[in-house]
Amino acid sequence: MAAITTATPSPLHTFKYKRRLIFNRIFALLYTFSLLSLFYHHIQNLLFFFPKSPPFFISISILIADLILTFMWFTTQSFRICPSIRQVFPENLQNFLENKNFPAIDIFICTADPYKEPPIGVVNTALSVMAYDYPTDKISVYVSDDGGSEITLFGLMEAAKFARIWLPFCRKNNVVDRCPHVYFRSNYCSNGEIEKIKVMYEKMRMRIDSVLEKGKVIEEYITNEEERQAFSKWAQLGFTPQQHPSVIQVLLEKGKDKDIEGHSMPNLLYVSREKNRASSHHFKAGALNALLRVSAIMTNAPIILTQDCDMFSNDPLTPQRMLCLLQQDPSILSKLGYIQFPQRFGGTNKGDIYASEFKKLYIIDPMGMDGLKGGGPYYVGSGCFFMRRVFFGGPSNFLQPEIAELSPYFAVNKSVKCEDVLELAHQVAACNFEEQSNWGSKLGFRYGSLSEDLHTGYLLQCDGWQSIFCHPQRPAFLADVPITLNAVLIQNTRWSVGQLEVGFSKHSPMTFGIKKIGLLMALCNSHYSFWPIWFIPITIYSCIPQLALLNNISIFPKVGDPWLFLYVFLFLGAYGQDCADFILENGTFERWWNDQRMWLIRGLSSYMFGSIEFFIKRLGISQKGFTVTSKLLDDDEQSKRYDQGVFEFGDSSPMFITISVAAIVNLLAFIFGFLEILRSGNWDEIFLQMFISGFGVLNSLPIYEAVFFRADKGRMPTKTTFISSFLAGGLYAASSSLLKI
Ligand SMILES: O=c1ccn([C@@H]2O[C@H](COP(=O)(O)OP(=O)(O)O[C@H]3O[C@H](CO)[C@@H](O)[C@H](O)[C@H]3O)[C@@H](O)[C@H]2O)c(=O)[nH]1
Ligand SMILES: [Mn+2]
Repeated sequence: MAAITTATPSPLHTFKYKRRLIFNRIFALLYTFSLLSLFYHHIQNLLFFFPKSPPFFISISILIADLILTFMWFTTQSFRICPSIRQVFPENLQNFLENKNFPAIDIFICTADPYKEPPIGVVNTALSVMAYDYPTDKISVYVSDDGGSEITLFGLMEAAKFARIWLPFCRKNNVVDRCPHVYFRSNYCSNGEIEKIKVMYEKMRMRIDSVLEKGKVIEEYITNEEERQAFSKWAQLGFTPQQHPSVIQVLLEKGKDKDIEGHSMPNLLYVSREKNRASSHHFKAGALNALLRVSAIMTNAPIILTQDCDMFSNDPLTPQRMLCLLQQDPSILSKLGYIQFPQRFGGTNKGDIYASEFKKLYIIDPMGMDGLKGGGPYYVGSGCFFMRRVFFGGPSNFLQPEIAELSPYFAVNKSVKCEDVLELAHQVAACNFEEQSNWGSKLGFRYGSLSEDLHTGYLLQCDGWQSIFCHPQRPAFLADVPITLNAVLIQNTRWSVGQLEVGFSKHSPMTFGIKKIGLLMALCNSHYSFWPIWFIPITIYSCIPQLALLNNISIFPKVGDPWLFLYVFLFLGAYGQDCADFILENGTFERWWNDQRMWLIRGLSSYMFGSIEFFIKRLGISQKGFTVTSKLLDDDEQSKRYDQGVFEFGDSSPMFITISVAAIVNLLAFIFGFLEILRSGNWDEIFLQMFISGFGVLNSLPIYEAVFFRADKGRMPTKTTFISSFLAGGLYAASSSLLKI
């Protein structure tokens, strides 16, 4: 590939640092001095026992909280030191690269459970990527079905048929929404042809949904012998999602299968790797590694796009945007491991009440990492174009896989339907293929963490690979979000376990990482590997100052004391900068407010429960796996409440208890403090505690509403309210007896 710099007259891409970089650095310096003063103040308090010093256990908990907040703040600075922005110009691509020279791409779509991830969603994702503005004979779509379900296979067979009409239609009309579900819900200009295609789509959807409802493929939907044979595998004795042989089905073959206009179709393959109860399957990472091998045997494209089944393509030009970024100086290209597009979400309500957008995680922080020299964003599991070579050792340290056919340098020249190709593909999808091998440790996606994305991206960087973040204005990929608080918290608990598994692994970014990828990149990765420990300061600050207040103990500097300014500056500084970062990235104040609220809520639930789960797992007591997030949106009442921005507490969850306890304690403290001020007129000593409790109360408004004022099904379960009140009372009793000692 030609070396092209960004200085050419019609560039393919540009890169620049954001202007706020200077402000960020000055502010970081100022904040560092303030933090040092804070710890000076802490030490004074602890060592010199001023007559008015708070009780020891309070001082020590606040010190611990502040130390952890400082650690997290410190890691955050690595994202803020070089924030950058890239632009790509696919309209200039033709000047540099002809269509016929575009590299082939293998697209991996993962699904794991037809009942949590409806097959019609998988079908839409597959169709949206098959319809990319890219030479069809260079695209191969592999769907990995960890649910081992004939329903998913049936869905894809239907997709293969519908694609013959859908692909030429999109091409001819230059359709932008190439996900049919999205297109038919949009304001398209209707005409006879479109209506006909819409009817076909609807009929397909109904067939797939009816198969899902019945739980199996019925005779009348099977149209030929090949299909019958494929489904006969499910009739084999003992075929279950957890125990079955590998199933690989070629649904479309490029060059052979044509659309209704006679153009070649892309390859479309269904792959369900072998499963048995005796071997561990490593969840999504295992599925991706099986696909890596199967695709190596069948097409071996140099570029791989990984996709979750609920993340459909929202921009047909995405692969061309990726190609723009591939036209780099050879010295950069030789180390370029992957190009990550952000995960973005279409289904959030106006205020994004559950902060599902994760603007920092998916957009702001990757932009910060993209600016770091020799670094680049982490991998987020979906919407990422990898160079196949990265899965086989570092840039200057090629690791040969066990058979030559798996090597990224092996040229495939046989048809995907060729018998020996299919036979070998089945072999490499078998459970025992990975036994005693480097798969998951040195080859492929890495095992050992439920957040295989963070883990793999980080370890690839440790191997010497760099990455690029591409954040076009039109989202490249879009997904729906979970619409109940419980689903959100369960998802975040799983992430927390996975993140700590990276943080406390032998390859921890704080030890191994610092040596391999440098301080700044290691800090970025540490931030997310130790993410769940936010729970410690959040829990301390949402209980201790309040319990002290309830016991008439003042723990912070009083109004008039210069130390108070320090606290005010630290609070406003951190919150203000977070808010500014959020709003400058096309956020609104309302969304930011909800984002910080969810951070507190997650701190008291997912992060706390995830951390506990991680330690239990470490002790070997439990072996909880990957709970797939439900993508069902068909509870109308829940959807309606979500659209109105109302919290959903309907299903009872132990995580609601901790959140409610904190809400109750804050409310009691605030009311008590208020009455105390009325009674004694003395407010300057408890000002900061009143402020913190008031802030807690403000953040807990949806919880009080769910406890006291709602009658709908999404209200707080009475049992949860009861237990939480009891625990809040217990906490108060414990604190007052402790403080009397
Ligand atoms: O045993 C499994 C479990 C999951 N999956 C797939 O993994 C993907 C992600 O699962 P999901 O339940 O949607 O989890 P999320 O929390 O929404 O996913 C985020 O977090 C995951 C790591 O925890 C990343 O893999 C994802 O890319 C990222 O979007 C889905 O396509 C699943 O089908 C498998 O293929 N096999
Ligand atoms: Mn998901």
